[in-house]
Amino acid sequence: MAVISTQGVEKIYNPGKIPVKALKGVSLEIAEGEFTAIVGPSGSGKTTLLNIIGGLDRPTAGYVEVGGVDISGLSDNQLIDFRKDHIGFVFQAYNLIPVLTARENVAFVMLLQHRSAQERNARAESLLAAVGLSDKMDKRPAELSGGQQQRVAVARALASKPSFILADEPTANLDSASTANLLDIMYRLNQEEHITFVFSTHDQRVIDRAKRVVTLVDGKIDRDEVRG
Ligand SMILES: Nc1ncnc2c1ncn2[C@@H]1O[C@H](COP(=O)(O)OP(=O)(O)OP(=O)(O)O)[C@@H](O)[C@H]1O
Repeated sequence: MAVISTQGVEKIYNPGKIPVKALKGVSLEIAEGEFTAIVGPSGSGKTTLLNIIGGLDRPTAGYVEVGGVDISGLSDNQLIDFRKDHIGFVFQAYNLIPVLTARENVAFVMLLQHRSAQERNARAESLLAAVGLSDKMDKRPAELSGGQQQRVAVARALASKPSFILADEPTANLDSASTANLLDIMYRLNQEEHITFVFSTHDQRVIDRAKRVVTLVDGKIDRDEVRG
C-alpha cells in the first residue's frame, strides 16, 4: 500500500510580482518500508515537495494522500493533529528546544499526544539508546555536537510512532563520521522496524545508501530509479 501518494502536485509561490513555479505536476507513490532519497539541483523543489507531503504547506493544485487520508481536505487544525500523530520530521526548521535535555526533547512530542509520564520516559530512553545516546540523555542541545543533535532529532521523530519519517537534508553540516553513524541508524530502523524514510539530500554518501532515488529537475520528476 502507498503510504504517500501525490497526483499532479503543483506549487506556485507568489511573493512578489513574478510567480515562482516550484513544482510543476509531481505524481509520486511511496510504499511502506521505502528508503527513498529525493535529489536534484538547488531550487529544483525538494524542500517544497517534502513540505507538501508533510502537510507543512499546501499545494496550489493536485492531490496529496498520506496513509489513505486526503490531507488537502483537512482544516489547519486537523492538519496539525494529523502531522503530530502520523509524521516524524527531521527538518532544520524543527530544531530541538534549547532549554530541554535530549530526553525531554524526545518526551515532549509524546506529552502532546497525552501519553503517561511513565511511557514517555521509557520510550524516550529506549529511542535515545537506539540512536547511541544513552550517555547524553541529560544534555541540552548546546552541549551536543551537530551529529548528536541530529540523532536526537531522529529519536524525537520516532517518538510519536509515525507512519513515516521525512528528513530534509538530514546530514547537512555533519562530518563524515557523524553522517555514517546517522545513516546506519536510519538504515537499521528501516530494515529492522520497517519504518519508511523519505529524505532530501545533496550528499553522495546518503544517495549511495538509498534504495530508491527520485530526481527532481525544475519542479518535475526527471528520473525515478529503484535499486536492487
Ligand atoms: N517561500 C517561498 N517563497 C517564494 N519562493 C520560494 C519559497 N520557497 C521556495 N521558493 C522557490 O521555489 C523553488 C524551489 O525551492 P526549494 O526550496 O523547494 O528547492 P530545493 O530543491 O529544496 O533547493 P535546495 O537544494 O537549495 O534546498 C526555488 O526557485 C525557490 O527559490
